[in-house]
Formats: sequence, structure tokens, C-alpha cells
Amino acid sequence: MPRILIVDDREENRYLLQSLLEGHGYLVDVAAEGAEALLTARQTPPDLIITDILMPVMDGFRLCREWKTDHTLRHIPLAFYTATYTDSKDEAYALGLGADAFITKPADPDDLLQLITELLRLRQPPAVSRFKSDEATILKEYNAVLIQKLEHKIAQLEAASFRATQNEQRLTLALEVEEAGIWDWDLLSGVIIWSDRHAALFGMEPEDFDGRYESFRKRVHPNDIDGLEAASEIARDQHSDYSKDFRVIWPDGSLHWIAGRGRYLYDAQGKPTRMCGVIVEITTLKNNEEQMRLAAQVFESSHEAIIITDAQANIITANSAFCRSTGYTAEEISGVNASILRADQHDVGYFSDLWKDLRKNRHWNGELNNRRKDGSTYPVRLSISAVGDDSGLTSHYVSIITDLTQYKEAEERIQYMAYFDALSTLPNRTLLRDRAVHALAAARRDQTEVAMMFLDLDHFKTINDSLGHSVGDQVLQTVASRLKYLIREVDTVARYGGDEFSILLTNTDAKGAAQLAQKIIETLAAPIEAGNHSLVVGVSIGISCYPADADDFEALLKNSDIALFRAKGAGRNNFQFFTQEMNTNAHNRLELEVALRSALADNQFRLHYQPQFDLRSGKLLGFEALLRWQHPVRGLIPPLEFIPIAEINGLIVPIGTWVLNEACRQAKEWQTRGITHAMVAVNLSAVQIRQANIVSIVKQALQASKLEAKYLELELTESLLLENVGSVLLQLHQLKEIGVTLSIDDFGTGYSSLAYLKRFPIDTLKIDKSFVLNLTEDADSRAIALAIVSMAHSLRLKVIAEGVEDASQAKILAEMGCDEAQGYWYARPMPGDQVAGWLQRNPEPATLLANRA
Ligand SMILES: Nc1nc2c(ncn2[C@@H]2O[C@@H]3COP(=O)(O)O[C@H]4[C@@H](O)[C@H](n5cnc6c(=O)[nH]c(N)nc65)O[C@@H]4COP(=O)(O)O[C@H]3[C@H]2O)c(=O)[nH]1
Repeated sequence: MPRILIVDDREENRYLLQSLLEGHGYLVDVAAEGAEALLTARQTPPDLIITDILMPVMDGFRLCREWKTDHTLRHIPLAFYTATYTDSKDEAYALGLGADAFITKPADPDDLLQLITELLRLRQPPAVSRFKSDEATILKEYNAVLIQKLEHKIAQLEAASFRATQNEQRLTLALEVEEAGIWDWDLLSGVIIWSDRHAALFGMEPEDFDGRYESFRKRVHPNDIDGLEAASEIARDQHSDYSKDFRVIWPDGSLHWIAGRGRYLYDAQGKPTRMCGVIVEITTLKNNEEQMRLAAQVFESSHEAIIITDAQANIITANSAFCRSTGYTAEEISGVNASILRADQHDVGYFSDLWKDLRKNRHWNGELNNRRKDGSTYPVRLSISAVGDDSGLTSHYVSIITDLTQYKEAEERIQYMAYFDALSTLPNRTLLRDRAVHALAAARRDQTEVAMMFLDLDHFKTINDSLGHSVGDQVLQTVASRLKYLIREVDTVARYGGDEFSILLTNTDAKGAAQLAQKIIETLAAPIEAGNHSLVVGVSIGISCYPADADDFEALLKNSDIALFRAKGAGRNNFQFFTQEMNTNAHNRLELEVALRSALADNQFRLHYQPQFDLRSGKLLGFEALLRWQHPVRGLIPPLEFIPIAEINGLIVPIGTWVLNEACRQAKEWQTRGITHAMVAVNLSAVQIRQANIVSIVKQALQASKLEAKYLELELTESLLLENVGSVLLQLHQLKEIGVTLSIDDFGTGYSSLAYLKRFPIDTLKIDKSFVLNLTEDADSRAIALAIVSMAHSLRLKVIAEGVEDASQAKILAEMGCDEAQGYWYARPMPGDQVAGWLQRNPEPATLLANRA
């Protein structure tokens, strides 16, 4: 097989040609330059030599010359195969040196092979060397050609070097513009080199980086290192570039986002030997991305409807809240002009003002009506903001649309609640006041009259407490609708609170008011069906009139309230007109109430004591403590004038406690002065039993005075027993356990039945003085007194009569079997410090009794 010697200084050229020839069955030797080729050929002569021109040590021309002058080689064909700056002179020169062929790269492989076949046929040495004999000429030409070729080569290298420099400058510029940092990692030595910028992007001075991967790794955020290394591994295995964003922790602790790009470089065996890449800081970009993401999230998840339009108000995008409140889908509304939302309830001027404002202030805020997709309209608060582009021109508008439907409804509801009572749907006191003020102004102008009624349902509290609030509410609703039915359009019936109603009657005189009041009483008398109950409610009505009784609303209402108080006092289920006398009374009451508040602290209360006697023996049994108020201006005020007031405002509790303590103290003092065995009786108000812990108050009074409980008697009103049986019963038993005596005061005025009384731990019944008063003349009183005495005795209770004013009353009571008595006939109530003197003057009360009888 022919042997061919290939001479080329570039390995890849040798390799390519060698592969081609060997592939076609040739034996191939290679040499990197002429001298080596000569050596190889002299050892193993080839059948053909193919050589490049420019090579180090010995170039192709010199080789050709040597070859063609060597008698052992010159018969072997020599071909030049070159691409280097060939021109016609090269070829001529080569052929002049004796070369057999001059082939220009790149040659078509088939043509090349064909030529090689032909050259091999030339193997017979020619008889005469074609070599030019003129050595000097040859050398001159050789030099000229070589110099030309070198100049060519130098020019080419300079151009390449210039391009490389340009490329490097461009790259540097690009990196600087990008503010990129460069790194280069020699995987064999493990050393990493950073550019100064790279160190800066890691918040470090260049000299602070020791070139170790671990030092780099330490700076990467722990959550990002795995991702970065995984991306790098994939790039290494796939021979691809990688890019990864990661966070770097600066020495000051701050976090910086970095975008990293890297590439592996491999050796001939495909082993990665080097890595290099660039990094740029992208913190701002990431923050912007985050803000964009947040803004998008806010936009989408906002409860407020938001649309973004272009400068011409064409909708670009709308969020879900907008779609929900208008019924449009985001696709439907995109590109549509925002004017589609107008409800046409505002004139053109409104919108031109809006745009004028918006252009001037870049913002507009206001309320208007919008139209939904289905045509319905709804109130909104619209807030439009103009968004400017870089040149300052408005590029977009952002509108936030708050649906005010619920606010408006709530507002109306609040408005309604401010003027109407929710339960009865009647006007409330605020609206009543408004209307009354108007009605009075009109009456003043027209010289007409106005009447004001104040109504209170009788015993409504009992219905509420015993049958429950829902029944109570139904009763109030029925009463409200009956009242509404009775009045004229021009009048106002209002629920004033609880079971109180007011009626404002315009252009109505006292007669008209009385007629209506009577009608109200009759109408409300019809049973009211509530729950499973059929209830009859009475009503008390107070009436006052303009201009006769009052001039303004407040006075009119106050006077009707005073009249109502009188109506209630007059047995309920009736109506009363306001009178000046009522006003005076009410006034006095008010004054008393104010004075009462400071009376206790000012030590204005006194106790007077009325003796009580055994009717049979005439023996003194004890004293009833009776409260007096020593008013600094009005003098002594009797209890019936102020106790009801104290009961209403709750002052009876501290006052009653004072009475208990004072009475016990006084009784103990008498005992120490020798008035032994005398009891003291103290009146207890129902309010004291209801509101106060009466048991411990009594205990404390006894403890403080050291009075034995058996010397204390507590007088309770009969009506108390009818109240709240359970809790009263419990307290009475507890009082009994202490050892005090219990009596029922004013017996006969209430409705206690015998059976009822049996349930209470009572010791004594006190016959009310109203029966005693008429005992002599009135047979009925006598019968009642007798009944009480026998009933009490049958229950093993003692009986005491109060208000005994003369001997005949005492005699009748004694004959009836009444046990004890007290009254003016025996003694008037007296201050505690006078008791001793009174006893001295009357050493033998029994005698006294006998004497007077
Ligand atoms: N016409 C007439 N009256 C006589 C006669 N003997 C006594 N009285 C008066 O009759 C009242 C008897 O007291 P009461 O029925 O418990 O009626 C008492 C009692 O219910 C109440 N009260 C008096 N002191 C207190 C008290 O400390 N606490 C409470 N809660 N109520 C008291 O005030 C009511 C009136 O007390 P007073 O004005 O002191 O009136 C006393 C007494 O002065 C008489 O022969 N003829």
C-alpha cells in the first residue's frame, strides 16, 4: 500500500488529512515541519510527500529544495497542500523548486484523492531534475516569497490581534455596563479568581477573598446554595451554560440578590478543568418584582373594585371585586370605555367638572351612581388617580370604586333608628320632639291649641315579669297599633320608652283631648291576645295643653307627666288634666328629693317612739320607732311625705339602715336605764327587703347595739307578702332564725288571705288605724276588726291595734280580744330622750290606762 508522508505544523490539519488517507487505505507518516519530515523520509521513504508551506524550523519551500536535491528522495513526488496566503507566485515558485503539485486548501476530498492517485503514478524519478540549477536565483526568489508570506502572516496576526483587543474592550465595556463581576475557577488547583467588581458585589474588598470555594459558599444564603450547586452540576453534565439567581449575605448582614451565569471548560478527554462566569446584582430588580407581585396580589384580592384605564378611559384591566359588583367579566370589560359605568343620573356638567378636576389635581374623589351590567344602578364612592409616564403625561388612570349600597342602607337604618322605635315602629322621643316643636311653632302662628298626652300602661311590669318579655312585647305592639288607629294623620303617637307612650295632638283643645283619652281607655280595655294569654291592660293618661299649661315642648311633656302621676295616684285607668296645683306638688316633690339626698349626711333624721301596751294588763310592752325628718327650713316633715320618694330613688335603703341602728341603740340605752323588757318595733320598707341584704343589716344593728334579738320587732307591709313570694319567704325565715319578731303592719288594707298568711313566719298582725278610727260608729269596721282578731288568733298570732284615739275604741278592741294597742289616747310618739321623763310622769302605765278608761 502506498505510504504518504504528511507535513504540517498544526495537529488538527495533520489529523484531518491522515484520517482521510488512512480511510482510503494509505499508510501515513506525519511530521510537524520540514527537518522532521526529511528525517522520517530518509528512514522510511514514502511514496508521496504532502507538505504545508509555513512551518517552524524548516518551511515547506526549504523542504522541497532539500527533497529535490536529495538523490534518494527526489524521485518521490512532492505536493504542496496549503491555504496560507496563496497566490499565483507561490505556486510558480513551488513548481520552480521541483514540486509536483500545488493544491489549495480546502480541496474537495474526492479531487484530492484523485490527484494523489495521479501523483503516485509519477513515482518514477525523472531523468533530469526539474530543479533550477541557478542557486543564487533560487535563493533570492525563496527569500522574496518567504518574506512576502511572513509579511502576510504578520499582517494577518496584527488584524487578529486588533480584533481580539477590540473584542476584549467590548467585553470589558459590556461587563462594566452590566456592572458584572467575573470569576474564574481552576478546577484542578481549586483556586478561584474574582474580579474586583465580583468582590464588591459580595460586599468585600478584593484582598478579603482567599480564592477558596468554601469562602464563596459561606457567603451564599443557605436556602439558595443547593439550587445553585444543582444548576452548576446539570450544566457540567450537559455541557451547557447555567444561570441561577441567588442571595448573597454581605459581611454587614444585608441580603443582595445576584444573577450568576457560568460555563465549564473541558480537556480533550471531556474532563472539566475550569469554570468561569459572571455575576450581576439584581436586588432592585428582585424588589421591583416583589413589589409588582404584591401590587398584583393587592389588585386582585382587594375588596374594593379597581379598574385601570388608558388615558382615554378605555378599561385595560379590572379586578375580581369589580367583576363581582358589576356583573361584567374581565374579558367583557377589557377595552370598553369606562363611561359604560355611568348611571346617567348626573348631568354632563358633573362629568366635565370631574375631568377638569382630575387633570388639574391628578386625583378625583366623590360619590356618584354606577350602572351594573344588568342595568341596575348603585351608589359608589369613586377615587380616580392619574398615572404619569416618564415624560409626565398621563398614561393611565387607576379608579377605586367602593360600593356604598350597604353603607347607604346602614345609614338609612341608623336614620330610622334615630327617629323610630324598633319594637313598635312608632316615632321615638326624638321625632316626637321635632314634630312637637314644629306643631307648637305653627300653633303660635295660627293661634291654635296643642294637646300633649302622656300614657302609662297599668301593671305592665307584672305582665312582663310574670309572662315574659315576648308577651310584654306583643302587648306593646298591640297597644301601639290601637293608638295609631285612634289618632288622626296630623297627630303623632310616639313610644317614649318602656310602657310609656306620648301623643301629640295638633289643633286640639282640652275637650278634644278628653274625648280621645276616653276613647283610648275604652279601646285598650278590649282584651289583648298575646302568647296564649288574653290580657286586659288599663292605661293612665296625663294631659297638658298649649297655651294654657305650657309654652314649649319640654314643659308640655313635663306637665303631662305630672298629670299622669296624678292619674296613677287616682286609682289608674283614668285620665287627668294638668293643674297648677299638681305642678306645685310636683315641684315640692322634686325639692324634697334633692334635699333628701343630703339629709342623712347632714344628720337631719330623728326617731320618735310611740309606746305600745298590753290591752288586758295595761302593761307597757314596747315602742314603735317612727321616723321624722327635721328639715332646716320646712321643720319637721312627716314620714308619709318623704318615704315614698326615698323608696322610688332607693334612699330608703341607707335611711332604713340608719333607723334600725338608731332604734336598737336607743332600746339598749333604755335597758341600761332600767326600762327592761321594752321591745322596739321598726318599720321596714318593701324596697329594703327587695334591694338590700336585710338579714345582715339587721344582724349588724343588733351586734353594734348589743341588743338581744328578742327585743327587736320588724313591721312589714302587707303588700310585701304579695310580691315575690320565694325570696321574701326565705329572708323572713332567716330573720326569724336570728330571733327577731315579725309583724304585719296596716293589716286589712291589702288582700292577704288566711291561707296566704300561714306560709309566712309572722308573730303579730297590726290592725290598720283606718278600721280603729271608725270602730265606734261603723259596724263594718267593727266586723273587719273582729274578723282580723279571730283569724289571727286561729293562726296563733297576736293582734295589735294602732291609732287608738279614745277609750271606747280601746274598750271595743279589748272586748274583741285584741291583745295590744297603741295610739294618741295612750301616748303620742315622742323623742327617745323624752321616754324616761314620760315614764317618770306615768310610773304605772296600767294605772294610767285604767284611770283614763
Ligand atoms: N291618726 C292617728 N295616727 C296615729 C295615732 N297614733 C299613732 N299614729 C300615727 O300612725 C302612724 C303609725 O305608723 P305606721 O302605721 O307604721 O305608718 C308609718 C309607717 O308606715 C311610715 N314610717 C314611719 N317611720 C318609718 C320608718 O322608720 N321606716 C319606714 N319604712 N316607714 C316608716 O310612715 C307611716 C306614718 O308614720 P307617722 O306619720 O309617724 O304616723 C304614725 C303615727 O304617728 C292615733 O291615735 N291617731
